[in-house]
Amino acid sequence: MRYITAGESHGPQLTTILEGIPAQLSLVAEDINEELARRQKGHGRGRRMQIEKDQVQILSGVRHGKTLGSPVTLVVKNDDWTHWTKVMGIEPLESEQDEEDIKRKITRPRPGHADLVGAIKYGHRDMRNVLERSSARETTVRVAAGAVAKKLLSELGITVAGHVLEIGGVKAENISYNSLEELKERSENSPVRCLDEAAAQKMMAAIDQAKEDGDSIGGVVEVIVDGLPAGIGSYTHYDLKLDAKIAAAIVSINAFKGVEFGIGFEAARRPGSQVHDEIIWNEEDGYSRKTNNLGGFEGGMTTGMPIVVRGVMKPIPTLYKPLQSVDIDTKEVFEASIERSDSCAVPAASVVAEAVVAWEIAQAIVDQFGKDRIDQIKENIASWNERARNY
Ligand SMILES: Cc1cc2nc3c(=O)[nH]c(=O)nc-3n(C[C@H](O)[C@H](O)[C@H](O)COP(=O)(O)O)c2cc1C
Ligand SMILES: C=C(O[C@@H]1CC(C(=O)O)=C[C@@H](OP(=O)(O)O)[C@H]1O)C(=O)O
Repeated sequence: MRYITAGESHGPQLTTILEGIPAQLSLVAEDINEELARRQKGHGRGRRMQIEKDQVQILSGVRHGKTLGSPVTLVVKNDDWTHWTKVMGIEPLESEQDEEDIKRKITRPRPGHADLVGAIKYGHRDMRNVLERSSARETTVRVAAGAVAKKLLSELGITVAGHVLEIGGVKAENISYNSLEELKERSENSPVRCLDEAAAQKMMAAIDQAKEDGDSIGGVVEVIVDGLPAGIGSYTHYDLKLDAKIAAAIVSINAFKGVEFGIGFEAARRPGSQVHDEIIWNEEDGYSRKTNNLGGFEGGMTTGMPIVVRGVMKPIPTLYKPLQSVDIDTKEVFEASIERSDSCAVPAASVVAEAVVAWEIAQAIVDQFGKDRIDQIKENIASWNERARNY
């Protein structure tokens, strides 16, 4: 399975083409729209999210609600496009009047965004040519792709769920849950996707304060995947290690700067006896572990325990509060470039994190258990699990 995305933030639409989705998977637009709506929510989002009502169009690869095995094309229109038809026009500008009509060039890079380095790299004098594609608007179609992966995984009894652990230094303390279904419901009902209601209130206050101060804040999200067979991925080559692929996918999300599995960086401070997960076996369940400190991975392969992966998101770069930068035309120092912006997008990013993790796992499963049909994958996993249980 692979996918490509295309589209600018204020262009007409975002597109993704998914190749290698097995045939016979039930798929309707609503499966994807639910995930798109989840990504749009969350305290701290800016005005753009009031303009957009993300809805997918499935344009190929599905017939009468089932995948065909052929490439699946998904499109999400940008409702904001109607305000940008001139600025984002495809045709060359014809006259100076046209140039007058479109907005001023962007020559003042925002520290922390892709503006300056992207302009130097691609030779753009108008940094709109960078920000249009570096914008996290692109995560819309990554969530659409992830929704298809999640649908595939749910057919195989695999659940993916995410939530927010920390925003602006406020940490969730009480995050115990009995099942992933409960986790999903509780995070869905929280305006910041946090299981600890008291912490959620403090997180919202921190977001409001950051907004009032013209500042922004980041945080930490967690994704859990349950129902996995042991042995997905491989230790035999660096680019077959599934934990490495998931780490890359998390850090590929705009503004994500770090990743950890299980107890993560805490492992540096504990002796091995308090890190490695002791192995147990019984007739009914086969092999299992007493703990899950390593977050579901050994040797780049799933252990059969839930995958627990966290990612850290830095604060949003666009600030109303002045930060020093340099105008690339005049080389004059200036302070602050004011654009409409989110003040915190950590809750939305947790939905993106679920999507990218779901994609990597679905891809690894298809690689290992069969690429053609969903029923074949199911059969192969059932016999694999049986063999692993008695191994
Ligand atoms: C869901 C989401 C929403 C975001 N919204 C904004 C925003 O409104 N303004 C902004 O400057 N950056 C926003 N970002 C972050 C930038 O896209 C990101 O910092 C930029 O692409 C530079 O990439 P890097 O931070 O990974 O180096 C958002 C990120 C995510 C995941
Ligand atoms: C559009 C989305 O996020 C955008 C991500 C983003 C950025 O710089 O990453 C900047 C903002 O765009 P705009 O300047 O149009 O307000 C966000 O709204 C979205 O998440 O769908």
